[in-house]
Amino acid sequence: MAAVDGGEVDHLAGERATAHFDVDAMKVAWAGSRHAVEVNDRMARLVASDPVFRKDTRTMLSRKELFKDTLKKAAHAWKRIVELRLTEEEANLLRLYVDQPGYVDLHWGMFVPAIKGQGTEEQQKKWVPMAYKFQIIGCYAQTELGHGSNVQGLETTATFDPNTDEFVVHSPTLTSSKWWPGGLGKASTHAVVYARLITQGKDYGIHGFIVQLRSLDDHSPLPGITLGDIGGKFGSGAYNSMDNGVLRFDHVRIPRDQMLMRLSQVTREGKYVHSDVPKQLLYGTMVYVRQTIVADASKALSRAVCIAVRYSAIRKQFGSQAGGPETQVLNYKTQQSRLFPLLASAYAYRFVGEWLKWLYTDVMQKLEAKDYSTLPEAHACTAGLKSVTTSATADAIEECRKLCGGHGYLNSSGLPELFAVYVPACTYEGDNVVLLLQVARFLMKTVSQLASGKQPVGTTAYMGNIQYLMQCKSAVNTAGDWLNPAAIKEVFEARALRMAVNCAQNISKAPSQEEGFSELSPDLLESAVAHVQLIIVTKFFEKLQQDIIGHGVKEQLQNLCNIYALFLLHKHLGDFLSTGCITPKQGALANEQLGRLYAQVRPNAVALVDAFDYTDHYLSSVLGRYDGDVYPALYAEAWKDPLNETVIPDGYQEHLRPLLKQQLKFSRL
Ligand SMILES: CC/C=C\C/C=C\C/C=C\C/C=C\CC/C=C/C(=O)SCCNC(=O)CCNC(=O)[C@H](O)C(C)(C)COP(=O)(O)OP(=O)(O)OC[C@H]1O[C@@H](n2cnc3c(N)ncnc32)[C@H](O)[C@@H]1OP(=O)(O)O
Ligand SMILES: Cc1cc2nc3c(=O)[nH]c(=O)nc-3n(C[C@H](O)[C@H](O)[C@H](O)COP(=O)(O)OP(=O)(O)OC[C@H]3O[C@@H](n4cnc5c(N)ncnc54)[C@H](O)[C@@H]3O)c2cc1C
Repeated sequence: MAAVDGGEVDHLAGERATAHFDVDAMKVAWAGSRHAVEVNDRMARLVASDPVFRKDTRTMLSRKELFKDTLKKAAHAWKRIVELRLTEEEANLLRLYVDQPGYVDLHWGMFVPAIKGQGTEEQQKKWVPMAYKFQIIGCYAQTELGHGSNVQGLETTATFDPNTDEFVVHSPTLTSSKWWPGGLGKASTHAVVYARLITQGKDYGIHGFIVQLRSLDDHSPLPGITLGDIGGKFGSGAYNSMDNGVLRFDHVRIPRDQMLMRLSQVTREGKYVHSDVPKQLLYGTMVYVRQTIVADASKALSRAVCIAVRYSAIRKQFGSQAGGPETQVLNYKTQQSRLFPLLASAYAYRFVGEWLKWLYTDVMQKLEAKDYSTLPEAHACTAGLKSVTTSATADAIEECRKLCGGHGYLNSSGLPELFAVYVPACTYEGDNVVLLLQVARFLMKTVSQLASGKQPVGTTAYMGNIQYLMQCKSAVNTAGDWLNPAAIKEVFEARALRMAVNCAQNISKAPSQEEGFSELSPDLLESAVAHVQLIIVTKFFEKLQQDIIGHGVKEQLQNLCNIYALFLLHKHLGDFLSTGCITPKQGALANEQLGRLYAQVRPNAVALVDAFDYTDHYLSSVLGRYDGDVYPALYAEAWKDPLNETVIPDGYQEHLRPLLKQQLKFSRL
């Protein structure tokens, strides 16, 4: 059943009738299983039907009201989770559909995973049950005023005092103030704090510590701790529901056993002991969250695309001949060429997110068995995919706003808030440029190892085919040839490899590896993007090899996959041409094929966004309503604005009336 929260007439029924595929089966392909469709649907409706979770006036609330509303929603969500005895899967979905960033995201998303990943079994036994029962609320306090990207540059210290068996946590400078952690400002009672571990006079670098921040009796900050919110952020509503915070320590003492000791330990005597594991495992929580951010990208993008597609089918402009109907803006080829690649990207990110989740689980199992060989690839894949999908999604949400014309600029379209809430994903959990440079570093290492005969594996396996890929020429002759997955894969592999090899060759000409890397960094970014795009295209093709059930579903996904790949080829034509992977003629044929694919998507567009199965509550957009009844909703929404509470505005007497009644003493006329 479609996701309508109300409404009698389906203005999009005609659009829905033209679909060439089974929408319910597509919902299963999108969600991953019939069970996933059912549980998503149930949790989304539970939230949509509960008045506490209303959010239609959220952008009009003051910061204080918004924060209090967030606390209320979080507490109510928890109450429902307990009352209904929801499973962890159901609870996570319920929170997702509540759709208001808040301290709970960091509590469940980073604090608990950090303890699980970096705490000993004993520490997990002590802290995780308290966190699971919300007897404590936690956040992830890593970033400081002076350093975010450069984790090794953090300044907070945790100095071991063997006399008392404690660490003394201290903020030695203003720039060492913790700055940004979500949930820290007002809600958290505890934090996982990252600080330089100093023992026996030696600095052992960054380690994690559990620190209590606030009293569990009255919530006041504990002695030696200064806490607050860092202030308002971009946009109305949006991420302002989150209390991103500042934290300073003045020689705060914590017991030794609150150092997270799974990877390394400090003994009672103060001896530092590092287990036989890569020290990068300290960054494990970030790898975990980056992986979830890729899945979130498809969620945010599909949401924006759903709004833009539905509204484009309703909105009409021009084309009226002698009183005849005007043209739906979705019929304009320009609208299609801007919108359908975003629709295809939403599906592409959904499937690559699914794959990344699998990769992450696989790597975790290997780590448990002390096999660390796949760690570098896991880091490169999570960093690269986080970077590429979030940057493209942020741009796409803004493009969807423009695709909705003037009405897209209204808060009631849902798009400004979605953009404002989403765009920091390009920065948090690792600035996207910094992360792409990590991918580039991994690629340069892989290329340098090719010479020694080491066979690359996993997502870099294609590089092993270097002899062929460095000189192959695409055999595409007609536009239709671009529908062959092998033809697409070959040019994406050749482009990625040639760009990486070019960078490696140019770096080798520099006085040092470091200087070369720095000088070439803009090219290295593009090389990393080419590699990541190849991963996304490949994973989409692999998805198509799986058993996909339902009338017409596979055909639609094939079209979307081809659109995604050929759109990238068109957008990055310069890369493909300059590396000699294709000729200008082949580039033009790809574009010709793209146009044909858009025509095939057109009758299916509304049904393809219906398959996301979003409720009107979750979409939170008068333009994206399931029933397409846009104009009455837009009109009604305007009257909810506080400015319309009175006919004569506040300020009229002081500032408008005197102006209008002034006696002109001079005139230019
Ligand atoms: C209306 C809308 C409603 C709802 C929305 C709801 C909610 C919103 C949802 C979610 C919000 C979620 C999250 C927001 C919270 C954000 C939290 C944060 O931001 S936490 C802070 C994150 N900080 C970072 O990411 C910092 C980035 N920096 C780094 O990771 C490192 O400093 C960096 C990797 C850049 C460099 O590290 P460094 O130690 O200096 O290493 P170096 O470059 O020298 O590399 C050494 C060696 O290590 C390898 N390596 C690096 N990192 C990793 C890793 N993670 N895993 C494995 N290996 C790693 C690196 O490749 C290198 O290897 P080689 O020596 O080359 O082999
Ligand atoms: C909404 C939001 C929520 C957050 N939540 C948390 C949280 O819960 N916990 C937490 O600990 N942190 C959190 N953060 C902090 C976040 O992780 C950092 O802001 C992020 O890692 C970027 O670091 P930075 O701010 O130091 O940026 P900077 O590194 O100062 O970036 C500034 C510019 O410098 C460039 N740059 C930096 N280094 C390099 C380089 N080596 N090469 C080339 N260019 C470079 C960047 O690309 C960027 O353009 C949050 C941030 C935001 C915005």
